[in-house]
Amino acid sequence: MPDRDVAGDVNVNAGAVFFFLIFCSDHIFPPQQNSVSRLPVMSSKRVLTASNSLENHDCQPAQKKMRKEPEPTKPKAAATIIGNRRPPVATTRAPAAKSVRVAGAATVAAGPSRGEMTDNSRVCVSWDAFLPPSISGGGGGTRRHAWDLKGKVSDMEGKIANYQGKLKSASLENEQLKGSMAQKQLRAAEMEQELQRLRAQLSDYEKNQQTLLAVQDELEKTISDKNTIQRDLANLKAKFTVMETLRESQEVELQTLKMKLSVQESTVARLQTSLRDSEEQVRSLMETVAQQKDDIHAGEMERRQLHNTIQELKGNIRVFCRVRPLVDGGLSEHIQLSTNDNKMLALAKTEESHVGRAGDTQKSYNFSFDRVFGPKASQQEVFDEISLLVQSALDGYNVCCFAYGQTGSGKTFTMEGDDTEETMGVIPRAVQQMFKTAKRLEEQGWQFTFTASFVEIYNETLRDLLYTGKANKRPEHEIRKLANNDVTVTNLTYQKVCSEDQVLNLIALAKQNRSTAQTNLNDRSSRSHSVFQLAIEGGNAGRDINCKSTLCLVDLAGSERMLKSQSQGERFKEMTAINSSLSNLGIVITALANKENYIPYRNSKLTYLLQGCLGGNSKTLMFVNISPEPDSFGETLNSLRFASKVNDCVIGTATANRK
Ligand SMILES: Nc1ncnc2c1ncn2[C@@H]1O[C@H](COP(=O)(O)OP(=O)(O)OP(=O)(O)O)[C@@H](O)[C@H]1O
Repeated sequence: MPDRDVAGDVNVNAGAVFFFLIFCSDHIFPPQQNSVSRLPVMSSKRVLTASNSLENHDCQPAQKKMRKEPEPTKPKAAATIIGNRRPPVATTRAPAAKSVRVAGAATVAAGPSRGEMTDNSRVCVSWDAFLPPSISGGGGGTRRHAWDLKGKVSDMEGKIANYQGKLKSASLENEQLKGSMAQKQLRAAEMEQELQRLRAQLSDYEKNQQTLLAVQDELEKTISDKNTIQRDLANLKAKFTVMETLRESQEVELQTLKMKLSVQESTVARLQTSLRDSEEQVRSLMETVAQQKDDIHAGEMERRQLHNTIQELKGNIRVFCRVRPLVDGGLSEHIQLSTNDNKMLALAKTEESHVGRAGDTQKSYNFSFDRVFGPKASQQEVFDEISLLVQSALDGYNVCCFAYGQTGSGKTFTMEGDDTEETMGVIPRAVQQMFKTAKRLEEQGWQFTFTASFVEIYNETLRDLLYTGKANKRPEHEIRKLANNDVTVTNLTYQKVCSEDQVLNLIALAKQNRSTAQTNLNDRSSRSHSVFQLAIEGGNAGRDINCKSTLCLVDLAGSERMLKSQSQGERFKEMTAINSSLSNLGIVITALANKENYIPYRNSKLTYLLQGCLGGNSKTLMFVNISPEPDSFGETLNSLRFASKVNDCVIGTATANRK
């Protein structure tokens, strides 16, 4: 059955194409590859049309038939692998014949060429190439008659053979592609590995780069440090050079010093020998000095004894009279000084007679004192006479020196004097001598301490002249007698002094305090007693001797009589107080002279305060100051009478306060 055979051949050819396509889709473009498009599959509708019997018939007879057919026509290109564009229609296709396109003709997208096919390649295959010209309508073969089935079969077989050959070459090509793909895959895997390796290497490089950057930083820092160190090194080198120069100069100096030292050493050795000799001499001299010190001390003791004897012979109460000069420097006629000695003074007065001028009588009052100083006697002259008494104070005897006389007679001038070296009075001169003598006695091992106080007695009231506090807070003072018979004043300033200047400052302060208290209407300084006291404590540790005494220098208030001054009120009260204290002073001195059991020291503040400096254990000196003016005759006479009475007193023998 030729129809059936032809159909069977067609079916066989159609089935071969089908298998080829399946094969291509599975092998050339395997699904696992990530292709953008899959190979086209034959439409099921077309397959059913062309090969209904293909599935049920063996294709073997057709193949046998094909082998018998001579010279098959040259097949068209089974497939065209194109790029993105659709390939042009094969020129072999007959344009006149209307081709029957197989439904579902496949188009395979491929890369630019077969050799460079990648996953993204697309392959387009036209079905026309696989169909016989009778079916596809293409081909330029001879057109057979409808009844020439055999010829048609023969054409078909030729075509099949052609297709088989193409299939084989396609398979071959497929195998090559597979191999190529495998190589590519291998290559891709290798490249992936290479990429991984390069990435790892890159990572290593990056790490290395980081490390190198750190190293670079470190290196820069090191270089900076190095530069700093180099600079330091350069500085140090410069310093070293300076030091080296210094060292060299010092070495030279050292050598010089060594030479000097050796010279000095030999000098020292010589001096040491000399020193030993000197020490020997010093030792013998010290023995001599010690011997001489003993001699001096013995001499000093003897001097004191003789001095005291002289003082005793002179009397423990002595009275000096001092006549103030007139304003023009001369002397009034009524005061006559002895030209033979300087101990006599006469006060002359002419008394008018009742019977006429011729009957006038000259009355003279003669006085004798331990010493009379005329108007021209200097301050130094006066002090020379009492300096021995000041020495007695340092020897341990209480010494009291006071000035008595009417107002303006020169008491303050005698005791304090003026500010110049020439005119300064007894107090500053006594202080000067005291410190000078104390310094000299220090060489003999004596040490002295001096304590000064300055008090004013006004209207029987005590006032501290060294007070420096507020005027409205001045304390009150009381005289107290201590258990050791020392007299002290409560709340009084007792100022330790160690130099003449300190004492002079205190005297200046006392003057200031006195002047602030007086007014124009009330010349208070004339109506008050001022008492300067210097407590002296001496000790000779080497000979274990201590002594204690007080130098008391008093400027008494004016002694003018009450009648003359015709004082009233406050002035009367002042005069009463002054006269009371002065008369009590006379009474005390008289009682001492008469060696009475009771000495009324407490009758006045003055005698109570001077208690320690008056009496048996003291040496007393009274200045009686007189004014030369004729109208002061009466007061002068009064003062001289009082002084004479004191001068007549002989008060026991003074003993030094020594332990
Ligand atoms: N010997 C003297 N030589 C020179 N001037 C003297 C002498 N004596 C006293 N004068 C002067 O006489 C004046 C009165 O002396 P001073 O003040 O010493 O007297 P006074 O007795 O202390 O008086 P008052 O009792 O008022 O204190 C002073 O100006 C003083 O300088």
